Amino acid sequence: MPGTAVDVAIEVRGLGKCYQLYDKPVHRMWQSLLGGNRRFYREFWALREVDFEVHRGETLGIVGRNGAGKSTLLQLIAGTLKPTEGRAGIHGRVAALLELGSGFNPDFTGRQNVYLNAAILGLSRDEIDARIEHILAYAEIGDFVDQPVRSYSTGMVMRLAFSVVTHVDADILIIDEALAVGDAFFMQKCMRYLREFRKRGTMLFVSHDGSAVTSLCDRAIWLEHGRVQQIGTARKVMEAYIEASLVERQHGIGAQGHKLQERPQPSTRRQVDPRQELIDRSALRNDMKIFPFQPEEDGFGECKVRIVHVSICNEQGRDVALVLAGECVTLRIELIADEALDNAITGFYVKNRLGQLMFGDNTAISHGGDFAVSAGQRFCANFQFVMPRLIPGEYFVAAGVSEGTQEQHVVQHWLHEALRFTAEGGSMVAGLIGIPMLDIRVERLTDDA
Ligand SMILES: Nc1ncnc2c1ncn2[C@@H]1O[C@H](COP(=O)(O)OP(=O)(O)OP(=O)(O)O)[C@@H](O)[C@H]1O
Repeated sequence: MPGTAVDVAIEVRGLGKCYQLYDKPVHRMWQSLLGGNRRFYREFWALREVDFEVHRGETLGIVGRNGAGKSTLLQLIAGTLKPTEGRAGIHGRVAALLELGSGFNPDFTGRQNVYLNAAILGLSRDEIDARIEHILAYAEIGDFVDQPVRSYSTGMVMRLAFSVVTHVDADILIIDEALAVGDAFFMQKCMRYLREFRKRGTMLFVSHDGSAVTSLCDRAIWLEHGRVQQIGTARKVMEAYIEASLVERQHGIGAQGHKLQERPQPSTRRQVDPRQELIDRSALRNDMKIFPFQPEEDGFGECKVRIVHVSICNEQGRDVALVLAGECVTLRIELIADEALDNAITGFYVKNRLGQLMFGDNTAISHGGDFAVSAGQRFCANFQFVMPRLIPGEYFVAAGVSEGTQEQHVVQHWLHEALRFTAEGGSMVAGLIGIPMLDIRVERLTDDA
């Protein structure tokens, strides 16, 4: 029964945070000396009259533009900030990833900080002893574990903080997505963890990114100037939020300058969108920079067959480093069989920086469950498609090979991040991918009035 103490993980009632703003430093001194009934400051409510609850097992997203009060809300709930009015109650073991490195002492080493933070988050000394090596390994900071944290890059601090959060058996996670900057590979790892966590725990997730909220969250809150503008299902709230943002942005499209790169060989391009020429000569051109195949992990699977190379090729079959949206390309996955297989199915999908799947395919249908390979054989799978338009940002291609059928198979080799590419420019304002149009026309159905 929602609303009972048992089912409620986070309860926020009439929550507000007010800051006193002084126009000049001296006003602060006057306030403390002469204060009394006189005010030398202006009040600024960063958050006011916020009411909601999060049920156990629910993931709630918080969206809103810069300065809307999202971080303030998280800090009040996590208890790192004191409210001016109202209260925020938490029922469960909470772990928060807020301001970068906020829980770290810069003079302590990574290892010492793990002990400090894990203890604050409720682990006993014995529990930390048992987990410390896992925590440090998960953070992937190598020999830096015994260096003071002040010598870490922001990416390393973030890795260590995230690693602690994932190892403290929290049942409520509070995550500020804006912190997940830096290493895109680690970001993928974080998102995989968060997707797993939401199956068993409660999560509060702040994001600027609407698609992240729709894909990760059950419900969402939209904050505007410190107040709740809307609360409801993630889809409904995001629709309203995006609509409002679009109205605001409609005059800005194409206004910003965009540095054009040299286009690839014209012959490698098959035009499908009638606007392509126009788009390519404008700020709306959407370039994808493809990085070489250098997976950071060995991947997983039985490994009777292994992926040895993944690339994006032009129509001449050559690996390319730059692709334009609308161009016809081939994603090529090369493999080697260490043992014979009755049927190998090779596939891929493209995912964004949050790990959301954009599109993908496999060879199951095209090869009718009949692609046997012998030991020692090399083979490749080619997927030819028209590159869609993509929102600027970082993308990954996951590649995999399985033995069996579409329904029942054993993964032989899977690389979560086989290939990395970035998208720049473009005209996308909403949605995850833009499909190049084959034809666009408007027609008058009646004569002039
Ligand atoms: N210590 C402070 N003193 C005065 N104003 C503050 C203080 N901390 C935050 N604010 C103000 O409170 C408002 C809400 O800030 P908050 O950081 O919560 O917004 P946000 O939605 O998280 O923004 P962003 O998306 O940019 O991180 C902002 O206008 C900010 O300038």
